[in-house]
Amino acid sequence: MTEADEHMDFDLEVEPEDEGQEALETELGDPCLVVDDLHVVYRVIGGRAKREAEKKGAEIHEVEVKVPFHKRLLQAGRRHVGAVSEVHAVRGVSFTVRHGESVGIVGVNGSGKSTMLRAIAGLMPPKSGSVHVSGEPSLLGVNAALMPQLTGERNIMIGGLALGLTPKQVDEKFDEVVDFAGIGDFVYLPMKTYSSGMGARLRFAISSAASPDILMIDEALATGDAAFKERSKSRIEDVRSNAGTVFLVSHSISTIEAMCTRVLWMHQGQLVMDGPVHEVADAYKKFVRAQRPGMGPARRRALQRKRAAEEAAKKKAEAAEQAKADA
Ligand SMILES: Nc1ncnc2c1ncn2[C@@H]1O[C@H](COP(=O)(O)OP(=O)(O)OP(=O)(O)O)[C@@H](O)[C@H]1O
Repeated sequence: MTEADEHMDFDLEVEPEDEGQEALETELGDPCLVVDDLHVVYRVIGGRAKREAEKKGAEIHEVEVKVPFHKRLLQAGRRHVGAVSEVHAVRGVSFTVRHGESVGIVGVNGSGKSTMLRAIAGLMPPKSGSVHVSGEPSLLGVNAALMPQLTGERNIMIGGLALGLTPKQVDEKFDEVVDFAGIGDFVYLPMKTYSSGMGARLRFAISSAASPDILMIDEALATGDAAFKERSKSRIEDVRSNAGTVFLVSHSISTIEAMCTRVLWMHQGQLVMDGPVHEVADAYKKFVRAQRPGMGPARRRALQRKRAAEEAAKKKAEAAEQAKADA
């Protein structure tokens, strides 16, 4: 497997449960989100972080940090921690989204998809430009409020409160959240004992329970089985039919095609295409195929083996999870 393949970690296969599925067209309302010339920059310290970002194709600048005289005096004799660099993760992105839209975001690894969602959710300050939102965006992960050392039960309460529900409303939704996440009695154990799939499913269940105005889902649907995906799809349709908006980042293009009406394609922090789902998905598929021109039978088999091993590991983890839940 080449490094290029690792950076092109997305799936052009049609997942069986996505076959023939299309997102419902709903009547669109007024704009609920305006992203205007958004730039987001990370500061990284030290050579290793810089190399990691470079490997992902990020645009990086060395930064000259002026340390005030009193700090230099205080720091005298301390270990040098390395140069500061800036990773320009989102570069001048602008778009408008209306109530009721379901927007997919595609792009190769490191193209800035997650960073943009974090900026829309208010978790990353923009370097310049602006994000105007009407309503409360809920990034899957309940705005990162969940705490691994606490039980799922406590986290449902904390996450629900973070999303603006009252304690009574959280209590009323408790069973529904647990059922949706499919975690059974695990809800009474600390979240750090959960598999990553269980954690992601619980976060999705909590963040969508509050019927948010803007629901943002970053790769969570990849962690569930077909039944979970089906439940998620109908939850997404519920949010949209209440005039909410959904953002979905996924490496599975068939999931995007099944659940979204519009797609934003990001590359190296910029928006390269924004349009109806099939138009952008087709262009993106062509781009992906063109990036892998030399994929002969041996590399294709290696990729298939990798997928099969991942699938087997996922099934094994699910079976173990089920066995624990049944015990
Ligand atoms: N915490 C961070 N500190 C420094 N650089 C970061 C950080 N998070 C992301 N980056 C860099 O910002 C750029 C955009 O990353 P981001 O995770 O937003 O891309 P992505 O499209 O979501 O990638 P993926 O598909 O792999 O999740 C990348 O170059 C990445 O290395």
